[in-house]
Order: sequence, then structure tokens, then C-alpha cells
Amino acid sequence: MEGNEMSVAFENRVFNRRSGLGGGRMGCTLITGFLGGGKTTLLKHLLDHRGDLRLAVLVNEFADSDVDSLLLDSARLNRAFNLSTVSLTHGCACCEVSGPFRESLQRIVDSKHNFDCLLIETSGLARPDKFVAELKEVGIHLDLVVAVVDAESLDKIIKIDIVRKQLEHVDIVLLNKCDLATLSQISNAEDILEELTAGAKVVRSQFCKVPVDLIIDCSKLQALNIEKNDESMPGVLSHESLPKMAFQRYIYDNSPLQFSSSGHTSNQPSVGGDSSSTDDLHPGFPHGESFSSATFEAEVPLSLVVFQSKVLKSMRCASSLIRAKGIIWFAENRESRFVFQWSGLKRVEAISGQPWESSPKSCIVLIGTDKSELQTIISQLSASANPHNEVSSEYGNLREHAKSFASMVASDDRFKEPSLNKTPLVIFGLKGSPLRGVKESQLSGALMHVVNGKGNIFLTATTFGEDYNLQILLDEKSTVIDAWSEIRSATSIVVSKVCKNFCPCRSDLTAHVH
Ligand SMILES: Nc1nc2c(ncn2[C@@H]2O[C@H](COP(=O)(O)OP(=O)(O)OP(=O)(O)O)[C@@H](O)[C@H]2O)c(=O)[nH]1
Repeated sequence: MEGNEMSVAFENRVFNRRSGLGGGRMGCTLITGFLGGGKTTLLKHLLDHRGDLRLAVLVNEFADSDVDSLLLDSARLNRAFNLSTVSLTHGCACCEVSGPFRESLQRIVDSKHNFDCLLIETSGLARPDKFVAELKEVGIHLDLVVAVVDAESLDKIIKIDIVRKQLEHVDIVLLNKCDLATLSQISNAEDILEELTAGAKVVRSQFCKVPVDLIIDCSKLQALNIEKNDESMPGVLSHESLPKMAFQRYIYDNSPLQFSSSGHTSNQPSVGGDSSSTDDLHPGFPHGESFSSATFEAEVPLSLVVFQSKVLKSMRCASSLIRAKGIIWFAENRESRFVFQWSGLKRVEAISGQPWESSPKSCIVLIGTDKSELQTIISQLSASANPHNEVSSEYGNLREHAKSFASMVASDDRFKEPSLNKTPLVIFGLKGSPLRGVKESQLSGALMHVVNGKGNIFLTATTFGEDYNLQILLDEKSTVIDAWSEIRSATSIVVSKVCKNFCPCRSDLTAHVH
């Protein structure tokens, strides 16, 4: 790539905006940034707030699995927009751009949908500069390169070569996850970015909530006065994985399970993996580090008891694990699909909000630098898969634990009335404050992050409209008193942080301001 080409894009955009130029060609925003920084979160935010923009989206994924499409629910979006999903399993937009990536670009350009803007989410291990020439070839105008960066972990990951490369030519950096970072982490991150990005705009954000106009050039549309209709659904066109030539499938030899490559239909869990290394597989591979990915799939539910006691434990012990994400089918919550996320400084989330649209199954991708650690986690995941759908034998005294925990929650008026279901899950959550504009989801979501971040307890969350509930399953090892004491003290931290900007005279929060 030519040196300053991308930095110039931002100035061009500014110039075009001011002069009403920009041409009739479709513009493109490239979203880059290391694994787990918040690129998909930004994409979702843009899709949710796109107004009447017609957006085409390409998602580039590191692992050999379509997890991002599952997380974005792209099949549903494409159905609504009458587009078919293109599966680009043999081409990497970053490393091998001549194949399917070019074809998808061409398809977007030729599309009768007349898209206003193409959003490309690059994989967390891709170099954004590799995309520029291809875009030019098909006549797509690169408006902007945006990097999404985790403010809490930037000082750790900045040592990784690809992270530095990603930041070299960006126009805007969203310094994201500012809700998790301390002020000193934020200002330290800003210093690092100033040094590395040669003058990019740095914008602090939480969950990438920034104006759409900052990321997408809307001025062209106004200048061209394009008529819009209400059916401007985005087209989420593809998932891509890294090229087969740069990767080697490997099988976990010592597992007793049957293994298969993607597309298996058995009721047994299956795993697959990809590994990349600059040395032995692809001498020209530009990523500079050796990363591996492994995918676990199971069409039987996973036991939450085993998941939290074994899988999470091995994930926490795996110092080389960088990222995990996927969809989980828990035996204790069969009706909903849980979106599982592990990113940054061991931040764990498991949130369900949607019923299954197709047959339930779990699909989890792990990315790290040590294959054997990934293998250990995969083995634990396999152990948590329960082909016989019998989990009640694991419950033992857990229901008693649940009852006493629920009674403790009931005694604290910061919480809603807890409930129990037929499993040992306790369902509970913090009260919101409509008067102060503090939602249940804000408080309970923050509580989940704080508690899960410590790693002693695992909270999952379920959402339904404005309702946001947490779930806890106290296993044999956790004592109810310890768990409750940890949740109470985390609650105090969360409530004081979220509510600190509000005047304490309002009565509906008095319960929160203990
Ligand atoms: N607390 C907090 N969590 C965030 C924020 N932004 C994103 N997350 C969470 O961080 C996790 C990773 O976010 P993603 O958007 O999937 O990150 P990504 O960069 O697309 O990840 P890869 O595609 O794997 O590279 C998810 O659990 C998000 O909910 C934020 O500002 N604050």
C-alpha cells in the first residue's frame, strides 16, 4: 500500500463533505482493531441507528467458523432484504484478497440495491492496509478507516505486532470500553495512540455509542439527494475466514470424541481448529505472530454446572487465551440461546435475549497463542456437553443453596424480588430508577461485568424487552454466604459508579444509596 493513502482518506472525506463532492461511487468504512475491542459492537450500533441508509456489510472472521454471522443474525437480516448469504470460507480479505473477497466486493457494486456505504469489519488479526487496493479495483471509495481499541487492555496488547500495524494508518480511533477502564488507563491509552497513529482523531466511547455520521459519510447522500424508502435493510453479505493455504487443520488426537470438520451432523460435539504461523505455513503471512483458533460445536446442551466449574476455570488458567465467543445452548436454559463473550482482561459475558430460530446448538470459537491450552478448554467443553440431557443428577444440594441465596437477595431492597425455577438457578436483578434514567439493564449489566471480572462467581443474564435479569447457579464449591457477600459489595461499587452523577434527593433511588 502507498504510505499515506489511508490517512489521506479522512482528509478527502472532510474535503468532500465540505465541497459536496465525493462522487457517485459507493463509499466504504473499514473497521479494524484487535480481537475483542468492539468492532462487532460498533457494527451493530451502526446497523441499529442507520436511519434510511442502505448499508452493505462484509464481516471477516479469523476462525474457521461462522460465529460472527450467528452473533449478527445475518441470515435473518439477509432474508428480510432478499439477499443470500455468501460464505467465503476460502478467502481472507487481508491475506488473499484476489478470490472470494473480490467477488463479494464486485457483487456489492453490481447489486441493484444501490448501497450507500459498505462497512467492512476486518478480522481482529488483519492488517487494514491490505484492503485498499482491492477496493480501488472495483471502484469503491475508501472513506474512512476506523480502529476500535479496548481502553482497558491497550497497554498490554500494544506489544503485539499486528496491533501496532492496525493503528498505523487509521483516521479515527474509538477508544472503547471506557466504562471498564480507569482514568489513568484511558489517559495512558491516549498517549500510546498519539504516538502510534500519526494524528488520528481519538474518540472515547462506551459500547461504541458514537454518532453514525462520525463513521459513515452521510454527506454524499445529501449532496446527491438520493431518494430513500423505508425498506433500507442492511445486507450482511458474508462471513469469511482466513485462507486455507495459511492454515492447517489440526485434530485433537487425545480426545475420545469423534471429530469432524465443519458441517457435521452428529449428536456428538465436534472440534476443528486452525493455526497460523509465519514460519512453517506461509512465509509471506503478514500477521507477524502465531495465533491458533479452535472451534467447538455441539448439538446437545452444555451443563451450566460443568461449564462454570470446569470450562471457565480452564479458560482463566489459560494465559495465552485471547478471545472466545459464540453461542451456547445450556441445559438449564434450553429455550434461549446465550451469546458468550470472553475478551480483553478476562471479561466474561453470557447473555440471552432470543429464542432459537433453528435447531439449538453450541458453537464456540477460541483464539490464542498456545494450542495445548486451547485443547484443554475444548476437552472441558466436551465434558460439559451432555448427550443424554440428564443434568439433574449434577444438582445435588444445589437447590438448597439456591433457596438460601434467594432469601438473602429478597432481604436487600436494591434488588427486585428473586425467583427460582426448576433448576437450581436463582433469577434476580437490580432495580432500575426511571426517575434518574437509570435502567435495570445498566445496573445489572455492570454488576455482571464486575462480578464475572473477578472470576469467583459466574453470572449469566437474560433480557426480555426492558427486563434484565441475572442468573446464578451456586455449585458445590461456592458457599452461599461468600457469594452473597461478593455480590453485595460489587453492587455497592456499581450503584455508586452508575448513580454518582445523580442528585440524591430523588426518592426512588434511596434504596440504592446505602
Ligand atoms: N463493558 C464494555 N463491554 C464492551 C464494550 N464494547 C464492547 N464490549 C463487549 O466486548 C466484547 C467483545 O466485543 P465485540 O464487538 O464482539 O469485539 P470484536 O472486536 O468484534 O471482536 P472480534 O471480532 O473477535 O475481533 C463483547 O462482550 C461486547 O459486549 C464497552 O464499551 N464496554
